[in-house]
Amino acid sequence: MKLHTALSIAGTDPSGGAGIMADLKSFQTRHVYGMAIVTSVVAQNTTGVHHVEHVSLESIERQLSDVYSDIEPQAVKTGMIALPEMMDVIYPYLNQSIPYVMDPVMIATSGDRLVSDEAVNFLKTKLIPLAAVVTPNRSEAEVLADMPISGERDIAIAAKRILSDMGPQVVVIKGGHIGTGATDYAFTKKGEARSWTSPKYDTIHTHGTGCTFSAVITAELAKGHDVMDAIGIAKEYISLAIKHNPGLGHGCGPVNHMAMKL
Ligand SMILES: Nc1ncnc2c1ncn2[C@@H]1O[C@H](COP(=O)(O)OP(=O)(O)O)[C@@H](O)[C@H]1O
Ligand SMILES: Cc1ncc(COP(=O)(O)OP(=O)(O)O)c(N)n1
Repeated sequence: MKLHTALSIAGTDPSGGAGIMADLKSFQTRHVYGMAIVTSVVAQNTTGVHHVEHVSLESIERQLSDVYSDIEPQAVKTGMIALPEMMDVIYPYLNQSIPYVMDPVMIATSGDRLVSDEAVNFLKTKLIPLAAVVTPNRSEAEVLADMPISGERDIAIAAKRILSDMGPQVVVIKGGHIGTGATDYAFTKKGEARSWTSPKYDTIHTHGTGCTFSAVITAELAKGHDVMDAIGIAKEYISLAIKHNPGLGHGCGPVNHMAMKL
């Protein structure tokens, strides 16, 4: 049986809700063969981030080389890349022939900062320009576009700034923290705009929603889906995953990666 392949380059979450663990679960439940390169080992759970240890640059390079020399991914996503030196190592492996989904992870829902200021500059100037899709949430879009965002008008202005200043093919501004609904907005370099709305669930169990959403987009791109179709599938997946969350942990719990049938 032939399987499509996808790679996540990100940090860990031993409690299984976010980071690489969420990415691999999302790839698996979309029937895509998942691979993973660890950038930082993060001690975190549903109550927050408690310790971070970065993997050495040599180890990141060796992991990348072992994957790319053996099983080439059909799509790749990056999540937490804490330091610009790590980005330097990863950058040569990203190229526009393999669809690249950049989740510009900066701060966890718990409020804990996950990447340095210098890394944010690197991702703006080097990584985002290579991306097929970049998926900021509200606060990430505010940092990237350098403006406050409070409604649909701001979202469109911020997205256009990100497209013109940083040059990704598509930007999706996720609406989990904007307004009273759960609407995500995509804008393309070619000038198309589209949005997806789901019910907004009244729950604190949204740990790892951003990782999961971008991982599903990556899985669908690995299968050869068009970007807009991939975003639509990711939206349905995350909506069901939140709705059927398992209520685990003592804080903001994880979503249910098995909620959507293939
Ligand atoms: N309470 C909610 N109900 C339904 N969908 C949600 C809810 N919170 C977030 N989402 C969806 O989850 C995805 C991740 O969004 P968001 O929470 O904004 O990102 P992040 O996890 O990066 O902060 C988006 O598709 C968003 O619309
Ligand atoms: C290792 C790691 N990467 C990313 C995040 C942030 O995940 P996200 O999907 O944005 O969900 P929240 O944690 O913000 O709920 C993370 N926590 N850990």
